[in-house]
Amino acid sequence: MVDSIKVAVRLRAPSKREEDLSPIVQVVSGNTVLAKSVDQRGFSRNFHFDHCFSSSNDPEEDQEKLYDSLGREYLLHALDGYNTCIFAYGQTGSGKSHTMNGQPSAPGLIPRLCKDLFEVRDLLAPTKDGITVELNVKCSYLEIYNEQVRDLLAGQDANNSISSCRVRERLDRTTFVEGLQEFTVHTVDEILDLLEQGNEIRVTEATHVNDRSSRSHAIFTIALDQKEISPLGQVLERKSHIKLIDLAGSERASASGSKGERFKEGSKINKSLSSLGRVISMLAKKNKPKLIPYRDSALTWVLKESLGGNSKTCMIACISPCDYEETTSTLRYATIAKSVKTAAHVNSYETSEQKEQMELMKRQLNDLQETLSELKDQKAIQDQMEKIKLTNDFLEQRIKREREQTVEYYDQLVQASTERDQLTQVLLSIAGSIQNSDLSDLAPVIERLQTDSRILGSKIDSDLSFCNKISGLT
Ligand SMILES: Nc1ncnc2c1ncn2[C@@H]1O[C@H](COP(=O)(O)OP(=O)(O)OP(=O)(O)O)[C@@H](O)[C@H]1O
Repeated sequence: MVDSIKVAVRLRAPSKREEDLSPIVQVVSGNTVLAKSVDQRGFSRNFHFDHCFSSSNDPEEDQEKLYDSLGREYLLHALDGYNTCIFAYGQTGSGKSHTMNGQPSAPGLIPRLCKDLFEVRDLLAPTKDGITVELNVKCSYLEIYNEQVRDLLAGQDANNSISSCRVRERLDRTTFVEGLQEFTVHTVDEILDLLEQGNEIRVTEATHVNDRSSRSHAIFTIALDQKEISPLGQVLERKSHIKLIDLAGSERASASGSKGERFKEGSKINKSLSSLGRVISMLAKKNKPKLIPYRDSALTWVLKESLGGNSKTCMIACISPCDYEETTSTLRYATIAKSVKTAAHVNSYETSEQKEQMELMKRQLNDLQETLSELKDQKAIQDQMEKIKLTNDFLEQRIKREREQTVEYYDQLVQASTERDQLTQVLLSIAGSIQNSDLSDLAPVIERLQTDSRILGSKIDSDLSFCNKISGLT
């Protein structure tokens, strides 16, 4: 998804030092800032952004408004699986640390986001479809001081020095900080303790402009690892991170009164911010050059992905009300940043666990199909057996019936045979009497009767022997 860097401007109220100065900039609507010219010609210019925030008398309410309008949106993007980045940019003393960290009485965007994150985590009960969501949170905290990347959570050695790390490039051209420690956190208190621990170590000094000026760029990263587990055990994994960055402020040595070590720090800060400006200008071009000078500073090298790659990024340009040069420079810079495009995408992965689950399910499906076809075969055999049994029953009934009929027929035949024998005797005696008398006219009739009786007799005999054979009564 092609995204533009979202740009918000935050104007702080005049400080005590600025009480006698007249403001040259004002927020005229939710997305417009008016910068008044300070020269004789009196030209004013409107700058338009995604959000513009002014300051009220209630810092806590202002902080909440800023978080609700911006911070939560980027937390939700991260929970959706997008890498996100919010960085506060602006001149020294313009309110970057106030915006990102704030104070206990008016917490800034980072502590609010951490609190919100754990509140959301606690709400991740299984959904109605039985999907369980596991959210693991890790965090790391680094600063870039004098072009050195230092782990703010690694602790200090005996000489109070902080371990430094190298920025490396992966094969896919993204960069990472080698050796940076990541801590798994389970509660909002744990993550806020680590934030506090890092803030205490981070280099800050008093300057003419700011009593507690950050002398380093600080990057607090929250890594989210979410697993959605379906009731069947399928796992969908989403990995994302939220980079929350409080940049050191650009400064004019004359205004900040920097000398010695402070001057050296200031020039390193300005150098890395110039390099950030150059990268942003190049990325904002319609025909952006193939070679973007990310390697020019540790800051741009660490932020390579957040500025021009896979990230939804937001810049909060902090401005002071009375410094025309610095404020208009920040507004111009912010205007250029609006044109920078990034290519954020959801970082979801088919985990190997899920692949294994899929394989297992495929195997189970095959087994089930085989069992089903076996059952089908058994059913066919059963059906066949049933048919055979029915046929058998039918045949048995028929045989029984035929046997009964045969016995009945046999009895009739036996009786007929007896009657035949008796009749034959009668006929023979009649025939004898007739031969002795002269009833020769009856001779053919008698002969025919004798023949019929023989034919009938032999039929009865053959039927009897057939009956005996089939009924087994012999
Ligand atoms: N919006 C604001 N409302 C109230 N106070 C603010 C606001 N912005 C900044 N301040 C106050 O102004 C002072 C300077 O702010 P902050 O330290 O945040 O500036 P900074 O941009 O981080 O400066 P540096 O770059 O020097 O670190 C602090 O005392 C801070 O509390």
